[in-house]
Amino acid sequence: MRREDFTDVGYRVEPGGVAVVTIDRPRRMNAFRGRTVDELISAFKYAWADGEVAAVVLTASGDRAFCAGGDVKERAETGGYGETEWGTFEVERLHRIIRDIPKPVIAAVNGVAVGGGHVLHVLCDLSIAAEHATFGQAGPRVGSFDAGFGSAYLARVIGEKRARQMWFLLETVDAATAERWGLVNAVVPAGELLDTALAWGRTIASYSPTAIRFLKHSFNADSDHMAGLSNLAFAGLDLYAHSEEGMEGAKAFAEKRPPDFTRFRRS
Ligand SMILES: CC(C)(COP(=O)(O)OP(=O)(O)OC[C@H]1O[C@@H](n2cnc3c(N)ncnc32)[C@H](O)[C@@H]1OP(=O)(O)O)[C@@H](O)C(=O)NCCC(=O)NCCSC(=O)c1cc(O)c2ccccc2c1O
Repeated sequence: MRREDFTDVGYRVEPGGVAVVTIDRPRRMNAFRGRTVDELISAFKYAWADGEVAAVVLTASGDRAFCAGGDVKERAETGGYGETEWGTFEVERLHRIIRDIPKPVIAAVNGVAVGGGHVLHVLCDLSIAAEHATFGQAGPRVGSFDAGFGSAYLARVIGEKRARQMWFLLETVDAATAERWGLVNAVVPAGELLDTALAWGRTIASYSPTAIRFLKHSFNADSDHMAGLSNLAFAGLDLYAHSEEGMEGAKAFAEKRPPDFTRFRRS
């Protein structure tokens, strides 16, 4: 998709070789629909192809949310995430391009990062949080799960116990705790977030791009088997999300009521 046609995502290149990709759906807490994912993938392709770009900052509009994951209202209304360029919802491809682009990606987390939005920052090479940012998973409440990078790589980053705590209790983690857990690299005042991310990007841009490229691939190599796990997980999610149990979670969110999963318990 051409960037002139973007509606959900902003893309610009700042002086010093840093591309800034901005999720721009603040009225939905920057939740993504299919089109948003298509545009994010295209934005990362622009950054990949541009020889002037040495690092990418991923952030979002406003100060409330980085990304609230999949657009649950869209899903509750239509059963899916809306129209896409190829008719497919390409979140897995987005995960892959954040990992595969041979330039470091820095998440500038400007608010809530939850569900699939939390997974996006986890996949970034570096994360900087605003002091008010919060972090969490939501899938088991709204009829979803990310049992690929969203669970396995999260456990790699913060450890098994904490990853299980995030997915099983769905508690919100504040920025100070996130830093203590190693979930983010730094916490800064909200007014300094973007400048800090740009400064980190420019620092990276001052180093050898070939060395940085090899290092990123090297860091990825040991966890790349999780891509296979991710294929399995998203195939399962596709079946589950459309099921009665999966849809109960999405409908409950849209109707502003607690979900009732009791009838789906099994031995
Ligand atoms: C994000 C919140 C914690 C914020 O809570 P807060 O109290 O600050 O604000 P509100 O709840 O009043 O929200 C303001 C406004 O935004 C709307 N909104 C919030 N999140 C979403 C969302 N995800 N989708 C659509 N709209 C959203 C909210 O309804 C309000 O609108 P009003 O009109 O009422 O003003 C809290 O809002 C929250 O917990 N949100 C839901 C988080 C969530 O469940 N996310 C989805 C998880 S599942 C997922 O991300 C996912 C990812 C994938 O990659 C998938 C891939 C393939 C299939 C499925 C996938 C999938 O489901």
